[in-house]
Amino acid sequence: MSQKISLSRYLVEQQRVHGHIPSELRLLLEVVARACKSISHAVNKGALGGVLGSADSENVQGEVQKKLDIIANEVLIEANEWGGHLAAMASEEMDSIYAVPNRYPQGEYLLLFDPLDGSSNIDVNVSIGTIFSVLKKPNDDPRKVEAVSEADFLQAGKQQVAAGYCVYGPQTTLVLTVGDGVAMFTLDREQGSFVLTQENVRIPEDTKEFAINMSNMRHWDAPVKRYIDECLQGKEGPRGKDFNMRWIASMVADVHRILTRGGVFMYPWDKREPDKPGKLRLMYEANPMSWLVEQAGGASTNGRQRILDIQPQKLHERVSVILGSKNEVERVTAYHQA
Ligand SMILES: O=P(O)(O)OC[C@H]1O[C@](O)(COP(=O)(O)O)[C@@H](O)[C@@H]1O
Ligand SMILES: [Mg+2]
Ligand SMILES: [Mg+2]
Repeated sequence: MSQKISLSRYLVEQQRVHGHIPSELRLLLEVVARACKSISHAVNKGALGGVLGSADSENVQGEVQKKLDIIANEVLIEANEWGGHLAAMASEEMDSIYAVPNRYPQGEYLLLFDPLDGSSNIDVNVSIGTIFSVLKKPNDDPRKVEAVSEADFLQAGKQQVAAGYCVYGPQTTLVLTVGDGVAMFTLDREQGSFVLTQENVRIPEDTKEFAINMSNMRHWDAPVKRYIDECLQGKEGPRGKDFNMRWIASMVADVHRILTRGGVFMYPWDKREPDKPGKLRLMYEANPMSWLVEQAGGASTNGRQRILDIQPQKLHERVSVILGSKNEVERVTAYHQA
């Protein structure tokens, strides 16, 4: 790429040249990107900035919060509450929705986020990230300021109008879709801006790499056991090829690898908590990642159906996730139907 294209310019082109997004959504995404930049600075300071360690509190899902979970959540809320185009926000770290203060006309978008993904990696200096998803507030009538409710958020992932993540690793990279493929932007710290570094991201349809937390093997269901067992048999088994394994324990980093070189990522239902459909969150993790993966030519299911078709019943709903290279995801999904 000879000429540097900033995220702002890319978004302006998506709005004016391609007509893919309205100006309100463009501005909203710029605010989210600014918030990610400031989270990236906090992550980089680490122990020097006093951001490591636990916060002595629990979130709505009963998970112990890290200081950075809370800081990242506050940064996103503060940046967006006066952004002008949001009606409300929902976060993995908040019990219920956060309606932005009433104004006229009311904002038409809903923003959902996992402010800090991969919390167990914060203190050990391994890649972490922020995942976000944007929905339109249903039945919006700009002349009417009406209360936003949790029910407004309960839309299937296929209704998303933008989705992305920012991974804080050796580089800080923001990955975005507005329904026109996937683009990656790397933070240029000297310029202070995100610069387009890859467009039309494509996930290879086949792969020899899987990502799953193997320590849970004894708790898995038969189709997942069968798939992994066949991978582990390598060249001598039914797949006729050797597989490699990676598990970073930050979904953002695992998905980033898959968008970069292919692979299949799984966090399936398991017997430890049989009443929970899975560990990952549908609205803050699975939906945005599934849309990105599909936009890059991959696939994403819960083993039985396309994740983007799931009608959520509650804000903090969990889901089983199988995503990445198309042919592998279709194989695992077929094993669930066999
Ligand atoms: O520690 P485990 O069970 O392998 O789980 C790892 C998974 O949990 C998560 O960290 C959950 O995200 P949070 O850190 O936002 O709670 C995923 O990013 C990751 O894929
Ligand atoms: Mg997460
Ligand atoms: Mg989180």
